[in-house]
Amino acid sequence: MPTILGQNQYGKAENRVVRITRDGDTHHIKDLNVSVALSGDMDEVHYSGSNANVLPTDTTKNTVFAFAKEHGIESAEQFGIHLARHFVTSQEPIGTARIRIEEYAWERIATSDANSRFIGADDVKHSFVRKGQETRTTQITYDGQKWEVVSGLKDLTVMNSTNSEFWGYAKDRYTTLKEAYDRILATDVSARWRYNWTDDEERMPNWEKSYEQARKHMLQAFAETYSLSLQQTLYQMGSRIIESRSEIDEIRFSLPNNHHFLVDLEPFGLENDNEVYFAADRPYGLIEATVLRDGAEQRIPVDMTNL
Ligand SMILES: O=c1[nH]c(=O)c2[nH]c(=O)[nH]c2[nH]1
Repeated sequence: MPTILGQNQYGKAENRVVRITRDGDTHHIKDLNVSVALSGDMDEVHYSGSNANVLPTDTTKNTVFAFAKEHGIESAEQFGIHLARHFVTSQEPIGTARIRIEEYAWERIATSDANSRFIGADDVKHSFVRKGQETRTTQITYDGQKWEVVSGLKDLTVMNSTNSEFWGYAKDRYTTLKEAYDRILATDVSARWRYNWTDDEERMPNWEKSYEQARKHMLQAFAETYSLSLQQTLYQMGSRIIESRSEIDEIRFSLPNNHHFLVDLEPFGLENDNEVYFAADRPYGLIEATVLRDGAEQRIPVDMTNL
């Protein structure tokens, strides 16, 4: 034979596992991207197509999700060690397992004092914002007389691990979605808001403060809304900004619904009590709308939020 097989490995890459641990009302998130690569006595599958030594990549994926349930995720290292040991010790032909893990960090959203008096401080315990800075944006237009300032942000990733439902929707012969009474609600916020300041240079808004406050109100509304749909949450986020910031008259959102599907662990004899999720990246629902101060004109273009 003029050719021989060199180094080879196989496995399932980028298993997006989200593990929620409930400590009473306080939820903890572990959000990982786990890639499995196995190698060993795999000559035959390459040379002849015999799969006798091949543990399916599908099984390696299932193992990641099942281990998240059975053993929890204390740390990425502990989780990776556990997986690697499992593959090498349980499958004779597998000599080496390489587990790569990316971990995405989340911080808790602090809710507003005013609201936590009504709903109780407990409600802050399941709302998170992804660590790392969002991108702040602005667009200034000046025609020699009037100014138009539209500012905003993109890639502000947030998650509620409970207090989200979706049911009672229209159904047709293609509808298979199951009604959800306790789901994860997660999105990457893109928002643009228009300032009502047009000309008086003496009474210019404090742009830095306005940004900080708009961001804060948006996050708090996300955390404090008991959501029946992402559309409803969007409207609450927008109206909270309009109500608390007199310098802003219009805000437009583009919110992907970052779906988290409950993993079926029943084939492995495991119950999944809203603990282990598969974080899908596409396709995603895309919910977009403008929220206006009553009487204000709608001027932010429909597709501006994606720029
Ligand atoms: O909040 C939601 N809004 C929808 O319009 C929708 N559609 C869907 O399939 N899931 C969801 N979730």
